[in-house]
Amino acid sequence: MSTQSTPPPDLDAWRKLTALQQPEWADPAELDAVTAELAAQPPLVFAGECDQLKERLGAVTRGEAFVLQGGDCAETFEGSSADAVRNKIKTLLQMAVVLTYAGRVPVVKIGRMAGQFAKPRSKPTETRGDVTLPAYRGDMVNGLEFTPESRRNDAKRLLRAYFSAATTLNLTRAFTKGGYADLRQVHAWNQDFVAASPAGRRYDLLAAEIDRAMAFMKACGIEPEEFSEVDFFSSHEALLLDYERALTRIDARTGDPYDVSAHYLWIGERTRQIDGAHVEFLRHIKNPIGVKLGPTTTADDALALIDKLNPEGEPGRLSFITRMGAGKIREVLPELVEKVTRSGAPIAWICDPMHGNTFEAPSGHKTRHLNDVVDEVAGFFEVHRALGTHPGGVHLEFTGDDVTECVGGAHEIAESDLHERYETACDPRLNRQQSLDLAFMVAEMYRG
Ligand SMILES: O=C[C@H](O)[C@H](O)COP(=O)(O)O
Ligand SMILES: C=C(OP(=O)(O)O)C(=O)O
Ligand SMILES: [Mn+2]
Repeated sequence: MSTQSTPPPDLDAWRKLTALQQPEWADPAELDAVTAELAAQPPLVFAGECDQLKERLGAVTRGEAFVLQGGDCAETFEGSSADAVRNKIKTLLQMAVVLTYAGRVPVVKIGRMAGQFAKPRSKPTETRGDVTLPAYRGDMVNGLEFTPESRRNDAKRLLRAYFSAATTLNLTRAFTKGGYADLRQVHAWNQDFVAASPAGRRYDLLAAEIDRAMAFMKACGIEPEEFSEVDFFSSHEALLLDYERALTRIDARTGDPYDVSAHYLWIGERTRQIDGAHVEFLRHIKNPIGVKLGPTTTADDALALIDKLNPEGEPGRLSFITRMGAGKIREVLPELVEKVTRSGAPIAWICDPMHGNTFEAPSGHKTRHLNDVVDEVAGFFEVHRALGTHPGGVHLEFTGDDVTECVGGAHEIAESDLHERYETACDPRLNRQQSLDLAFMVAEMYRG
């Protein structure tokens, strides 16, 4: 009998292909030293956890669960404080409770957190007055401050990103496993918020119902473990391939490569070229992955991505995160979903209602209107309902803080209010009130 072994995947084949959106490092030799150091660091996540997430996403492809994925557009080192991380987790947990209880669906919770430090940009430079400097590409590359020193693309930042991701992950593990995420705390998460906001008050009523349901179950002798902690997964855009490659390890159990920088990685709209380096690299890792699909995506593009990224049709391996814009989703999405569904490929369809709806306010702030965000999600549900397919989740840019970056919502943030607390390092995020409002609306759409 002949023993045929498949050759190991070439994890460096991407180096021969075009990789868009990679920074030009000020000191390329430093990049080699830094990636060697990264390659010797412990994993941030474990292969078994990635498999667990893949299983949950498999349930999403079968219509049995819903993804809530979100966090900052661009995490910053400075913004990774315990308070900021806790506020984000708290907001995500509250949104998940709303979706689970009001939407009656198990929610897969994925943070855009603990590694979301690299940004693709529309332009390589930024000009203010008569000064032009390299564009900010995320804290993993350079600093937001508009000075030549800060905008220098510094490879040492890759190491700092790794350690910052480690501390954020440590906090998320503590918050989600150490009692804070216990469902019996549903009220406590809301205490600082309830008086200040309509969404907070609405949430409090729902929390009271949950309390009653749990008291009833307890009286019946049912107190499942699932009430006391939650599974929370990390994700970011796999943009800087030198970083992702350095954090890829061979899993001792299976001999397969996993990118241990996060549980879930996605390829951005700007780097999803079928013959490009990003698709080539991500096709070899075993993590669950996603691809952002913008309004110019054809059904053939989507099918080609499936062929490359999930040729064996493994459920949960591949999600498509569509970001069409509220004005286009009803026109563009149906053909994609229809043809992909006809191919038989298991796909988790996730709606990013943020990136197709950005505009510039007269003050120069990049913003989004909550109504457009809601409208794109509504269009996403309409399309899937009409085709009999499963609207599998949402992908959001939000923060747990009370910022003024997106307009609209119960507090009617106006374009003229944007300057008050505009703190994002890149794209405008929903604040806590807007996020919770949106969660209630999504829950209604899900049940509707
Ligand atoms: O987050 C997504 C992109 O990185 C971001 O929208 C790019 O923004 P820009 O168009 O200002 O470069
Ligand atoms: C860069 C992003 O989005 P997209 O690739 O969809 O433009 C992002 O998610 O921040
Ligand atoms: Mn963004």
